[in-house]
Amino acid sequence: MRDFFKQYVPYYKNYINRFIYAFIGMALAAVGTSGTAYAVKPLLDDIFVNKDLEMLKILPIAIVLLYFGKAAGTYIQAINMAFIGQDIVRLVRDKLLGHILKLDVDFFYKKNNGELISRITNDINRIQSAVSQKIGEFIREFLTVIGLVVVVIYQSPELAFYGLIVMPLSMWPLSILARKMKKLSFRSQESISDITTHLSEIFNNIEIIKANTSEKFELKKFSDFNMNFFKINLKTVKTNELVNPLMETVGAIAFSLVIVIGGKQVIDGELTVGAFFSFLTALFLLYPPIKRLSSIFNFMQDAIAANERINQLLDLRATIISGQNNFPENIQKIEFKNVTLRYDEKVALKNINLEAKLGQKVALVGDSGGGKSSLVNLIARFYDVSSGEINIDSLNIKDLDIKQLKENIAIVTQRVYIFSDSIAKNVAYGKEVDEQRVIESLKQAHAYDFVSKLPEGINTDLDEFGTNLSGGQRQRIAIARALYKNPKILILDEATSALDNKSESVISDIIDEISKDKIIFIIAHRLSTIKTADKIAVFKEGEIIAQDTEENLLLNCDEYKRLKTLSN
Ligand SMILES: Nc1ncnc2c1ncn2[C@@H]1O[C@H](COP(=O)(O)OP(=O)(O)OP(=O)(O)O)[C@@H](O)[C@H]1O
Repeated sequence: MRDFFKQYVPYYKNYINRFIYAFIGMALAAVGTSGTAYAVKPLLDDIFVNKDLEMLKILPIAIVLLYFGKAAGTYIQAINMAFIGQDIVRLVRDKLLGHILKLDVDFFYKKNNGELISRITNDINRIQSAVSQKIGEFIREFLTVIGLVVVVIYQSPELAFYGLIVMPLSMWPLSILARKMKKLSFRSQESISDITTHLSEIFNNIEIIKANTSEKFELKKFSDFNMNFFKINLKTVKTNELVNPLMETVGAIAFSLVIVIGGKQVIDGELTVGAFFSFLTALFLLYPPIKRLSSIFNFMQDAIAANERINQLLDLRATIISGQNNFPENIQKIEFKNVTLRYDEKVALKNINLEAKLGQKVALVGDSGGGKSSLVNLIARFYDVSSGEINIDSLNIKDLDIKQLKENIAIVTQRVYIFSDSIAKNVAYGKEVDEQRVIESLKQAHAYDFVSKLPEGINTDLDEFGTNLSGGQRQRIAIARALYKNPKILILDEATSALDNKSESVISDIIDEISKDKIIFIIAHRLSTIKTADKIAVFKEGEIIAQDTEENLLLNCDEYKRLKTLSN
């Protein structure tokens, strides 16, 4: 628990004023509660026993004031602590996403979206009340306990000894329960993340589910996760609910001891009835705050478990680090030298040597799984080479500023990424919208014809999956986005696969046109797309087995001839 608060102390420093208000509120609430217990003594001794009329006037007013103080204090504490908690959670959420976004692409391939969403939403929500309400409540209850203990000791130190001695004894079973709660919390959080993961899988794959009528199958899988979550939650309730009976039993033992000893003292005239009842009231009032303290303790276990899961993410570091050198202004070539790439154990690229010069179009062809996408992913530093090097002019890409590198590369893949925003913002993605340039890029991508017919033209909103567009239209938007960026290096990874022959050939012409001041890599299965490539590299099982013009390959490379026959 100490580590938990240590982590959040730096945040607390920004809220000193709010803490002061909250603390005043807590103190007011604690004084209110203890004062009420103390008031039992004048009620019994002065009003009932001594028949003091003056006290009869003062005491009701004092009690109203005490209760008002308690109510106002609780309110002040609650709103100030809630502010602190909500604000810290907002900052942690920003920090977590900021951190996650910096991690390697590989991390996102391996992690499931649902799990990440669960961390950023569910897990962070779980720490919210711990860093706000719960510490507020903890301090308030703690102060209340101290106030009441003072009253108890003041009224009768001897009785207090018997009344309070039992308390530490109850701590041992409570700490066992707390440990169990922490384990259960961890399991519960993993279980909710399974649920989110599965839900995201269902909604992302809804078409395939519908096409296979596998709704029942998916529901069954979901129900299993859901049942598991239910069982864990039930165990949590069972553990948590043990706290009350345990505390009540301990309380009853303390109560009996007090009756035996206190009763004797009253009978012997050593203690007034008022003092005894005031003592007893304070002892009774002690019970709820102690109970709340222990349930806060259990609640904290949940928050700590969530925090550990968040920290696991915050501890991850990106392995792809930016270099210091500026991206060359007039780039002349990219060179792969003896490049090998391994994904864990799997060798995806072996000993690749390839050069692409400014103004060239280099096509990568070969069977599926040959390593074509892996090669272009290396240029964008989605991955780093396992051995060998990639140089842009004479600079190793690892030494280049990664932001500048990415600003100079545009990638269009078969999978099109559309953001829920207007067409213009999708095309100018991440940059200022220059309407003229957007229209120009859309025209080049052969997309302006259909966009201009939409009711709001380039300002038409697209949804996240671009469902209001056809597959080919989406792909054209993606091509327009790459052209808008006007990159030095353009990568087209099956970028025209969803287009009809006519559009594809128009776009191929445009690519030919813009290729003068760029280096272009084209991956295509339809070999008609790459007829005009300056160089075609033929991939087989992670190696480049030939690289030449189409004309020469058709003469000398059997593998290319085979691919060409397949593609016709
Ligand atoms: N992120 C990854 N993690 C692990 N293995 C991968 C990863 N990406 C690709 N691979 C593996 O590396 C090999 C090369 O894959 P790659 O996607 O580069 O081939 P490709 O030639 O582009 O195939 P396709 O034409 O089907 O797109 C394949 O065996 C693939 O399973």
